[in-house]
Amino acid sequence: MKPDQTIRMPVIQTFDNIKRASEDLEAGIHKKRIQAEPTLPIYLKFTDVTYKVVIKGVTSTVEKEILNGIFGSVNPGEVLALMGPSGSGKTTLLSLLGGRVRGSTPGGSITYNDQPYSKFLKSRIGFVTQDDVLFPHCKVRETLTYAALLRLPKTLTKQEKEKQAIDVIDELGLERCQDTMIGSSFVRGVSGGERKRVCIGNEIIINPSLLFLDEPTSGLDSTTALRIVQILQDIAEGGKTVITTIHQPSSRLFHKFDKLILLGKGNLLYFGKASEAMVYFSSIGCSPLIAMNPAEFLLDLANGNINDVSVPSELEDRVQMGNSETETRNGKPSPAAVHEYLVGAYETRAADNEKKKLMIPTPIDEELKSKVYTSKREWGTSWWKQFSILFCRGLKERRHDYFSWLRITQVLAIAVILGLLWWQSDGNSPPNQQDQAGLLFFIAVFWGFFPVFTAIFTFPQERAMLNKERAADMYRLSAYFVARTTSDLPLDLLLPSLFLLVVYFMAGLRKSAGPFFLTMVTVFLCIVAAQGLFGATSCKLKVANQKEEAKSTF
Ligand SMILES: Nc1ncnc2c1ncn2[C@@H]1O[C@H](COP(=O)(O)OP(=O)(O)OP(=O)(O)O)[C@@H](O)[C@H]1O
Repeated sequence: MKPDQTIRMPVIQTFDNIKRASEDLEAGIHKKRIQAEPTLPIYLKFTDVTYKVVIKGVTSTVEKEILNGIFGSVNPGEVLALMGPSGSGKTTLLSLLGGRVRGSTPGGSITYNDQPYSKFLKSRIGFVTQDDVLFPHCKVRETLTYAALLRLPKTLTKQEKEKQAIDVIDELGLERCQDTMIGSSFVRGVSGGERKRVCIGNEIIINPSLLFLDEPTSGLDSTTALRIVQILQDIAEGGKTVITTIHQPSSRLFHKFDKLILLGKGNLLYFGKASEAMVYFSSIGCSPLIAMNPAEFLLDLANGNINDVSVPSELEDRVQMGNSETETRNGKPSPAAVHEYLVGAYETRAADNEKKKLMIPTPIDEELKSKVYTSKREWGTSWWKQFSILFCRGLKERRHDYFSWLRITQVLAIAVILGLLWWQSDGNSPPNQQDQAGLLFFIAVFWGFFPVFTAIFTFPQERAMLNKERAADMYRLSAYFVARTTSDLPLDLLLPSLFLLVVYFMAGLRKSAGPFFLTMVTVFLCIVAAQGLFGATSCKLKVANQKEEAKSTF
């Protein structure tokens, strides 16, 4: 799709016309046509983006500048790569562009079809985070099916949504591992590359207009990385706008990007076509002296390392002037001097030209612009369906934790100890009745706190998932709260029942059946209350996050 092509009509999603073809000979795998169906085109532009955070110390408060005057644009059909050394601000910029920044308010302007960010965009944006946030015990197919059921529009039937999940599995080449668990550091599951593809699948399943990816190739071998970038290119070819951060791409990978932003310490060192980056740097006097991967060369420059790179005469002059701050021990310009030179060179030689291009209005009609600006949220499915899907998913995921041998042994061991301490206690005489009352009190207190502690420890694991899914408007918070609270109950009640059964027979509580059953009811109520408390806490934290998010989103 050409950037200057005028688009007249918004295209409606149909989700049934994905075409598969061509072979990816390069990566040696069968490649299909990814997400070829039409979508709402989104032109993303950003100018003078600045971002600062306030770091509160014990004695003082410091303001740290993370991004300074970043600009750029990316059109449907293009892949924009954000490159730079570690800590240069790639993730921050990506999060700002994807409307996912919390905390301080960013400066500058970010527009989508010339309109500011709106809630409507949440359902049109796919965001693949750096960390793979997935449920470890869910299988690949289950993970994608749940995403399809929750995120795809109401107009599709359940079967169509499930088919869409299977299509995505085919498209991403995940057929072989579709019945494998995702896994975690404790549970063996799919490989790192497969997990990354599941994360991408989770996002492309909605056929997003804008796809953001934070280091999708980190930790992968070059063939798998190439395959992932090839997938991104295919997605972009379907009319989507793709923005990805990337650490150290191979030269083959580098040439697959349409546009490039090179960052250094939060400043812009280059924005433009990736294929023209080397020409630009040679025009400012920086060229590799030996054959080098362009990405490696650019990262070296952004780090201020100019070994095996020609030194621009302007920089050399500064060194010869004998300024110790700009010179290293071997007589070469210091990294700080190189950085300063690169920032200045881009500002004076290229920035104005690029900024002028950004001022040109996006060539799309008003209908498309206004569509982006609607503040109406679009839920994929009704409240009840959200609840039932989340209920089933919760039940499936957490049964592994609940029925771990460690937990069963823990509960049974405590039951046996109690049974031995109160072994066949006779509840006929008043002192013994007091004894049994003590036991019943202990049981109620134990089961009042046990689920609370469980909830406290499981919450941090779920929080990342809740944040990720709510950021994409996958479901309502109330549906999550009710499903989370109720899906734990059947599991929560099984272990206490086992526990109580053991204590009942060992401690000879048959004679005090009345108080015993009263205790059971109390135990179950305690568990319900603990679950409710957990849900309320999670919702409170989530709402607090959302308030922060609302403050910082512009
Ligand atoms: N909320 C924050 N508070 C303090 N410092 C922050 C905050 N957010 C980002 N930073 C700092 O801003 C800088 C840029 O961070 P960012 O994560 O964007 O870098 P990056 O280029 O994505 O790095 P990497 O490639 O290692 O992921 C880092 O020095 C980071 O420590």
